[in-house]
Amino acid sequence: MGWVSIRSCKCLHIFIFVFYKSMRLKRWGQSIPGPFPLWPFLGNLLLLHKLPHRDLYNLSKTYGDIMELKLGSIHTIIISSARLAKEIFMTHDQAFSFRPLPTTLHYLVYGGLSVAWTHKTDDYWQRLRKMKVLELFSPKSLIASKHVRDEEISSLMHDVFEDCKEGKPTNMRTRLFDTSMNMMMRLLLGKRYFGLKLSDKKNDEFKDIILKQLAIVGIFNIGDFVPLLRPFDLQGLTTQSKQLRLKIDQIFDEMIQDRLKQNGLNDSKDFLGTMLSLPKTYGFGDRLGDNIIKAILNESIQAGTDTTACTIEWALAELLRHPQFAKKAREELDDVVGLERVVNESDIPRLKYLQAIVKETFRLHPPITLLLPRENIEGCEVGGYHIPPKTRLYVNVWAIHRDPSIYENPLEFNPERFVGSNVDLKGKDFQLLPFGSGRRVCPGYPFGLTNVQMELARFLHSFTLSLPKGENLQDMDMSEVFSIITLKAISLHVVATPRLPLHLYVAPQFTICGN
Ligand code: HEM
Repeated sequence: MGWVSIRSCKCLHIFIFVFYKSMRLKRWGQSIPGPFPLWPFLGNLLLLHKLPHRDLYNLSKTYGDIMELKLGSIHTIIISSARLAKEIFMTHDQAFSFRPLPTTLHYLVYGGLSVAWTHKTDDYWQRLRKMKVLELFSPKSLIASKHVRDEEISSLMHDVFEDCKEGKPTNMRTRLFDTSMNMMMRLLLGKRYFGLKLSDKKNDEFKDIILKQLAIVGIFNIGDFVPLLRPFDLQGLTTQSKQLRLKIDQIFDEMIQDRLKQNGLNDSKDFLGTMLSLPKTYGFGDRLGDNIIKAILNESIQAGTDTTACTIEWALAELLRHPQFAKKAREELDDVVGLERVVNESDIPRLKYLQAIVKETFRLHPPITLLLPRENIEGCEVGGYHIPPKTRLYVNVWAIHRDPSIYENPLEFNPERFVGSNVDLKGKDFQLLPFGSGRRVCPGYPFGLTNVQMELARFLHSFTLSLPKGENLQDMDMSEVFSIITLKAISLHVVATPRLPLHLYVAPQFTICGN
């Protein structure tokens, strides 16, 4: 009896193997290496756990730098080498320009009306992206918004100084997050909302909604991969995002109406004012639709805040563990800036060591480990394999950044590797892609990078940093949590000691209301 069951079991396996092979061959031409999609409906989904970028990195060691996975019903390829990333972004960028929209985001970005989540790189996407780039991130716009960055970073330094005066460690996560949020809010809506001394009901409600949506946007929704399960909303994500959308709608509608009632829209210096007053310039007729405005506002909040804050938190954590690099960065700062003034954005080009630290942080801790998902509109050939249309693509930059054939001792934090190197972060050096590459490369790159460099420079120049009493560097937790942004699992707390004259820590006079 036992033998019969073993024999029938073997037959079943052979049958499944032949069936599967023939399916793959039929679908893929020459089949792409990848693990066997064992489970009906789920395929390879169970191979991915809490940190999918690490699971995929480990799988790539067995299956190679291009591998096929069946994630639920979705045929997916994972790219894990700079060589194939280059092929994708240089040769097949147009083919892979489609952006699949997760269900949660469907509600939060109005069915994909924003730059990041518009499916196609069509005329609509181009005009929207152009408006965003020119009005927020062009060199001219960056100069115009410099005072916002300067004031917010000075406010951050002041708050850390106050923590130090009160003898308490600073919770870096909260401080950095509030700073990023306030910068973004001022650019978009001309107002500060986070970390304010005085509480205000409307502000608090807005903040609460933003925090709630940031908490759910990156959660992997099983219904997106297994359509059979979608109606059950097992994780409650669809329900939550629908509820949040209603609240967001209400708040943004009120903001838009208030702004329309005001005279002199053209004088509004924020992005909401621009979107309401300049639609013709970007080919949107007399009035940009409210849903488009709301989608753009919400996307910018999602994309432009945690990304920056989490990178600075990782950088500070690494520098605490490697004080020799922090020391070198301070020596450079003292040399270039001196001790009688604070760092200015114009100092950055001369702060080469600081730039190397930032690159090394982006290498080891890219905030968006798998980039944003893409799909190919048309069939193409990658790495010698035929890829049929509608194949999902993830580029595992976390894995590429750890490739030992490119980086010596890739798991070590060592900024020296970038000293004197020409590799930059613009998406043309395929071994370092924290902002992505190709036509869907991050448009917020100049703003995000400047903020990371400036906040880090100001921290290192203004303070020496140590861990709170009772904590030691050996035990410092460097684990991650995966979401749309991969954050440090345990937020960093530090004790900061000032190293500049005291008048350089005074609170700034904000040039807007809400402080
Ligand atoms: C440290 C800061 C940042 C990092 C590391 C980062 C990273 C990324 C990455 C990896 C992508 C996907 C690129 C691809 O698919 O190839 C992306 C796209 C995008 N990012 Fe950023 N980002 C940052 C800051 C910002 C800021 C400040 C904004 C603006 C408010 C922004 C807005 C966007 C948008 C709109 C897209 C979608 C572009 C498109 O699909 O056309 N990002 N970002």
